[in-house]
This record gives sequence, C-alpha cells and structure tokens, in this order.
Amino acid sequence: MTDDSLDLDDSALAEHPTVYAVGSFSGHTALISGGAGGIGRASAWLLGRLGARVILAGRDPGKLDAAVAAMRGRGLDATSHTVDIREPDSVSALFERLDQERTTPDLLVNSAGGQFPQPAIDFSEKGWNTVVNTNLNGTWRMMQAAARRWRDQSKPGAIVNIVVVTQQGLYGVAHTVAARAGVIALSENLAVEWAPLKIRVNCIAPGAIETPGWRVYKPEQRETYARSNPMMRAGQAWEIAEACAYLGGAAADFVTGETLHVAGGSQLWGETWTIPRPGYFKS
Ligand SMILES: CCCCCCC/C=C/C(=O)SCCNC(=O)CCNC(=O)[C@H](O)C(C)(C)COP(=O)(O)OP(=O)(O)OC[C@H]1O[C@@H](n2cnc3c(N)ncnc32)[C@H](O)[C@@H]1OP(=O)(O)O
Ligand SMILES: NC(=O)C1=CN([C@@H]2O[C@H](COP(=O)(O)OP(=O)(O)OC[C@H]3O[C@@H](n4cnc5c(N)ncnc54)[C@H](OP(=O)(O)O)[C@@H]3O)[C@@H](O)[C@H]2O)C=CC1
Repeated sequence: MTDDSLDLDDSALAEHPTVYAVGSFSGHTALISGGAGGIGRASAWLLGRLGARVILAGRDPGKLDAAVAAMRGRGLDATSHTVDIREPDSVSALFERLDQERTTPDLLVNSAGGQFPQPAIDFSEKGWNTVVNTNLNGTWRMMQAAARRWRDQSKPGAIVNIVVVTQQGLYGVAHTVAARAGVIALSENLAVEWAPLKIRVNCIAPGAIETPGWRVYKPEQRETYARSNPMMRAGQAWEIAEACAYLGGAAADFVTGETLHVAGGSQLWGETWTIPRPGYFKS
C-alpha cells in the first residue's frame, strides 16, 4: 500500500454501512481525542451519523478543520478544539473551553496516541518519555478531567481508551506496549473506583489498522502486518469505530473494565515486525 492510500476517504466514511440504528446516539455528545486521525475520524463519523454531537480534539488545527468541514458538509454536528495531551495545561484549557460553552461530553474516546519504531535497547530518555507521556499520562489527564466534570455535575459518563495488543511482543514498540499496559490496568482500576460515579471505563485493543499513522513505519514493515493475526489481513478504522459505538453506547451499559480486542485474533497468534526481523527469528 502507498502512503496516499492510507488516507481515509470522507465520502466512504459518510456512507459506510453500520450495524447501529440511526439516532442511537441522539442527545449524546462525544469528545474524541485524535479525532482527525485515522481511528478517531472514523469514530467521529460513525457517532455523528448515529446522532451524536461530536467534538474532535488534536494538535493540528488544519487537520481538525478539514475533518469538521467534511462532516458538517454532510449535515453532522461536529466541532473541534486543539489540545496537546502531553501538556497538562493544554488539557485543562480544553475542558475549560468546553465549560465556557456549557458542553459536557458524556462519552470520551481517547484515540490520541502513537509511537515510533525503534529497538528498545536504543530508546533515548526523551523518546521513552515522549511515548509514555503521550499514551499513558495524556490518556490519564483526559480521563481525569472528564471524570471530574461528571462527578461535579452528577452525570454518568463513558470512556473508551484506544490501546494496543499487549499480550504478544510487538517488536520495536516496547515503549508503547508499556504505556498501554498501564492504560489497561488503570482502566480496570478506575472501572471499580468510578463505578459509584456511574462512569464506565473500557479499552479497545486494535490490531494492525491501516491509517495515516502507519506512515511512521517503513513500507517494507507495513507489508508484514497482515501476518500479525490469523485472519491474515489488516483491519480498517471503521471496524474500530463500530467497537467504539458498542462500548460507548447503551448496548454496553453493563460493561466496564473490559479490553475488547478488535485485532483479527492477533492477541493469540501472529508476528509483528515494526522494525526488520532479526536473523535470530528467521529460521
Ligand atoms: C498486532 C498489531 C500490530 C500493530 C502494528 C503497529 C502497532 C501500532 C500502530 C500504530 O499505533 S499506528 C498509529 C499511531 N500513530 C502514530 O504512531 C503517529 C506517528 N508517531 C508520532 O507522531 C511520534 O512517534 C510521537 C513520538 C508519538 C509523537 O511525535 P511528536 O512529533 O509529537 O514528537 P517528536 O518531537 O517528533 O519526537 C519527540 C522525541 O521522540 C523521539 N523520537 C521520535 N521519533 C523518533 C524516531 N523515529 N526514532 C527515534 N526516536 C524518535 C525523539 O527522542 C524525539 O525527540 P528529538 O530527538 O526529536 O528531540
Ligand atoms: N493504526 C494501527 O494499526 C493501530 C493504532 N493504535 C492506536 O490507536 C490510536 C489511534 O491511531 P491511528 O488513528 O491509527 O493513528 P493516527 O496517527 O492516524 O491518529 C492519532 C492521532 O492522535 C493525535 N495525537 C498524537 N499525539 C497527540 C497529542 N500529544 N495531543 C493530541 N493529539 C495527539 C494526532 O493528531 P495531531 O498530530 O493533529 O495531534 C493523530 O491525529 C493510537 O493510540 C494508536 O497508537 C493501536 C493499535 C494499532
């Protein structure tokens, strides 16, 4: 696949069939971090099409504006705000802006995240900290800020954290596996601690999903990702969006502390080489 083919097509997202009923998210507001990225944007389109008001958040205003314009062009209720989840003040400012607008999302989808491929033995202090600060600390900041609003306003809420498969070695991205294992454990803990607040906390662990985020990997490595699962194919962002609508919606009202693998079975079988496979593993 080429770099260009990783970009999601708005007209496809506008028309992709869904199992969910139109209107099933009417009256709901979803805040989606990483909302202009591959999985976040597909989730925003799906939730918007199901009737939710969607708020996209990310660092790049150009990408956010383009995503919002495409959704509004199809009559969806979409807005955006910039945020850098690595910066505590930026997350606070995002939620203060929402407070000023008298907007309290009832669903938070944490899809902002990412990593770079490198042998763990070569990670720099800054590289490690960047990935942990983005994926663990950043996700935590968003969760805490949302939960404080729900507690203060006596409203229920749902959180869906997009993580990675942590059961098998994802060769070359040990920093993110560590950070996401932290998010999964944190989510399990908060599912218990925040149950009295009527806040559900779940995770989705995607397998290899073709998105613009794949540009950080060399094409020859991406070519191997179909072998990361027994279904022998890459997944599509829409397949994660549908899981997001399940865990974030009424169908999952009795589901919390769960990690749903939408990974073609890659938690059970497969090999993932984000950097070249060493000769040791070749025979
Ligand atoms: C079974 C499943 C199989 C799945 C296979 C694939 C698994 C997962 C796939 C995905 O998640 S793809 C979608 C996610 N999207 C991304 O990963 C986006 C791309 N990544 C990034 O944007 C970056 O890697 C980032 C670090 C997460 C954020 O980038 P940002 O621009 O904010 O930071 P930088 O200032 O560029 O970097 C900070 C710091 O990090 C180190 N570093 C960054 N890139 C590299 C690299 N290529 N090699 C080594 N080190 C890197 C470095 O210390 C940087 O600081 P400076 O050296 O630049 O001062
Ligand atoms: N695609 C895949 O194969 C897999 C993806 N995942 C995970 O799913 C999530 C979504 O990935 P995907 O959609 O594929 O990747 P993308 O790179 O397409 O989207 C990630 C989005 O996160 C945003 N983001 C990154 N850092 C920050 C930050 N510090 N503050 C705010 N926003 C940020 C980026 O937007 P901007 O640059 O504008 O801020 C980007 O749009 C990520 O956590 C990813 O690691 C997990 C397993 C597999």
